[in-house]
Amino acid sequence: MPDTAPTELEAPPYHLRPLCAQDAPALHHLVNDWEVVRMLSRLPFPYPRELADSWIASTQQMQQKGEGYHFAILDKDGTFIGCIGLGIQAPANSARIGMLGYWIGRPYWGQGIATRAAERVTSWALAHLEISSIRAHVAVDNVASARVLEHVGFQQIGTDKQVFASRGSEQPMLVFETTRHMQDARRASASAPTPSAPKKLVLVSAAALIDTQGRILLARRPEGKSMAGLWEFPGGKIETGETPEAALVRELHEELGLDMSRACLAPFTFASHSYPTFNLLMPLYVCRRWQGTPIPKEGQKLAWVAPQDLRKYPMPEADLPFIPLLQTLL
Ligand SMILES: Nc1nc2c([nH]c(=O)n2[C@H]2C[C@H](O)[C@@H](COP(=O)(O)OP(=O)(O)OP(=O)(O)O)O2)c(=O)[nH]1
Ligand SMILES: [Mg+2]
Repeated sequence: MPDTAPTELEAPPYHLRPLCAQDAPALHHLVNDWEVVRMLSRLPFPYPRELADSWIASTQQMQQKGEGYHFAILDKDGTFIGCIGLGIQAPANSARIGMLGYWIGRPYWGQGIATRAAERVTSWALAHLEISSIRAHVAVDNVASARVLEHVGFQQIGTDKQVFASRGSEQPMLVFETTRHMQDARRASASAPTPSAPKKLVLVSAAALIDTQGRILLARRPEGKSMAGLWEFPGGKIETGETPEAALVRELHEELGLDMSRACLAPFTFASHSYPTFNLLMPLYVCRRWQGTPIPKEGQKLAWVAPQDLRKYPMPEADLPFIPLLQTLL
């Protein structure tokens, strides 16, 4: 389900793209620097030139398998200035998480490049990789890197120890984490800094569209929206003066290009959930008849999901009680 196609990301004025074999000389030149390597747990010093080739090849394999996503950071002239990447950890019985790592060549320090790149990769990864959180381990003496993570909305959640190949000894580490809720709250406070305002009640109408095989349509919230990357029931906010049914007919047209009559919407249940920044009240309608084929009009990914597979799709917390009810219905 996660996207495995090679991705290029803009983080103006920087450009991130998958590492390629031609990056090896520039990568080696910048990383074979004690001040850089001493902060990276797995890299030896001196850093052999061949290791650059094998590392780049391994990042390409990780990407093909959906196990890791590593990018070259380039400036606006295409000059190689560092690396950033995420490895995916998928423990058997718990949620997938991304492990973030990055380094910037010493000539480019102090310009906010790591912050810009980490912000971009964090937003992209939460929206596309079906991970519940992103973590990063930072050596206790790597103050600059800890500051980058704090700027990007990470919080320290614990400590750890790791053997550093470069230093030949075990080093104390700080463990940082960010989640969708933390990123959404950070964005909300940047646009409207009123932390003590009472939570608003947000009214949303949503639909479980059911096809002839009894599968349900889910849409993955696109990057840029709150809760990006989670699978939801199509729908949206009820505007002033609208009925929930009219709002849903409008939203299903805007988001999926579908035409349907209000008469095809059967009230099924509702969600009432308190999120960190708002309270949600959301009627869920069931709908089996519409005109047209759903088209993702807002860059969202769509999936027709059998009821028994609903739990494989990470959903907003408010939606979780719907799953057993839909499984019983279908
Ligand atoms: N559509 C939908 N929204 C959900 C679900 N579960 C859930 O918590 N929500 C939350 C996410 C959002 O905070 C809110 C719906 O907002 P939305 O982003 O879909 O609203 P909208 O379509 O009107 O989009 P926008 O114009 O505000 O960007 O409800 C769900 O299953 N479907
Ligand atoms: Mg919507």
